[in-house]
Amino acid sequence: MHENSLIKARGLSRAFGPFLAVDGLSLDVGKGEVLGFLGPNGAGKTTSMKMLTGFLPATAGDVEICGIDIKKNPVAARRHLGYLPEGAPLYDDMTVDAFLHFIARARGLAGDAADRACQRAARAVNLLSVLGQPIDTLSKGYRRRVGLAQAIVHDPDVLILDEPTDGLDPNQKYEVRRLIEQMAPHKAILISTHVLEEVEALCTRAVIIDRGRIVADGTPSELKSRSRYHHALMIEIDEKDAAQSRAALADLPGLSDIEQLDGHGLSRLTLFPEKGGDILDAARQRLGDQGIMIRQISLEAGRLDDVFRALTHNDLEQTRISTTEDAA
Ligand SMILES: Nc1ncnc2c1ncn2[C@@H]1O[C@H](COP(=O)(O)OP(=O)(O)OP(=O)(O)O)[C@@H](O)[C@H]1O
Repeated sequence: MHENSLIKARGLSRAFGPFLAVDGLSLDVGKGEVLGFLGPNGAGKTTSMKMLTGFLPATAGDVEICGIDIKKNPVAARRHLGYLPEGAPLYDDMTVDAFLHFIARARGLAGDAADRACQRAARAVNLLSVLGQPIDTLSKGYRRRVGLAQAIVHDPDVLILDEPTDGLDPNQKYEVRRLIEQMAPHKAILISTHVLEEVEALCTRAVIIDRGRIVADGTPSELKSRSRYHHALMIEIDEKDAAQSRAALADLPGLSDIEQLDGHGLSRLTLFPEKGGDILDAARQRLGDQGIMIRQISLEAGRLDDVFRALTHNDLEQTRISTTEDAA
């Protein structure tokens, strides 16, 4: 994969004064890959993306876009690159069409080629109906789409999108995800997001970053298999049967723990097997013997949010740690 990587970063770091916001980040993204960049607020995602696109100089490390060093040859590298920055700065008093033409010109396109490129980009993100409208009269969702259109106007090989669906309504989110899916086979795409369902739906790989460092890198299924819910057995029964069910399952061979969640007259029991254990048939048999009606039964693939929480720190946690330290 490394020979074909269109985005290549090695040992990328960025300090702000004494604070190390990104600490030795290395990654490769190949053609056809959509890499999800995940991490809590302040983990270093935006800072990393700014360094990958050459908008922020790295304190240390190297970036190559399509094999071109972004530090040594920024103009040539950026020709292959489309970037949607966080809260995309746009020229508010321009119309959408004028803005896209302005970007096209900056990308070296002129005449018919520029017209065609602007039309294609505007069509791809459903902007054709507002082409003549000044950008400052557009809703947040439309402005985000203008940001996306400017990123793809020159049909780049590499797309780096900072929270592309942020601020969009569910329909617009769906449209943007579809657009990314359509472009994916021909490009290397890196997106940052806080929406974990988006990662499962869209990304071929995900990297979790915490405090400037990569703490996980794998396909969504690989990451989910690191969750404690991987291979857990979920059984849904009527709430009135919960106590009897738990008693029947309590000494099931191979069972290490049970969680219970009640609501709307139903109880959801999650049974955690001992490592590598298979308790599905035995659990079903025990409940059957007791005449308990099973509403639903399934094996879990694992939960991305659970892995995310286990691997990252959050502000609340930091507050708690410092309070404990203060008290000590
Ligand atoms: N110009 C700057 N000067 C000082 N500190 C900065 C600067 N830019 C970013 N930081 C700090 O670097 C850290 C990483 O910020 P960054 O914006 O990359 O995080 P992020 O993962 O994108 O967060 P979010 O999910 O909130 O967008 C934060 O602690 C932030 O305050």
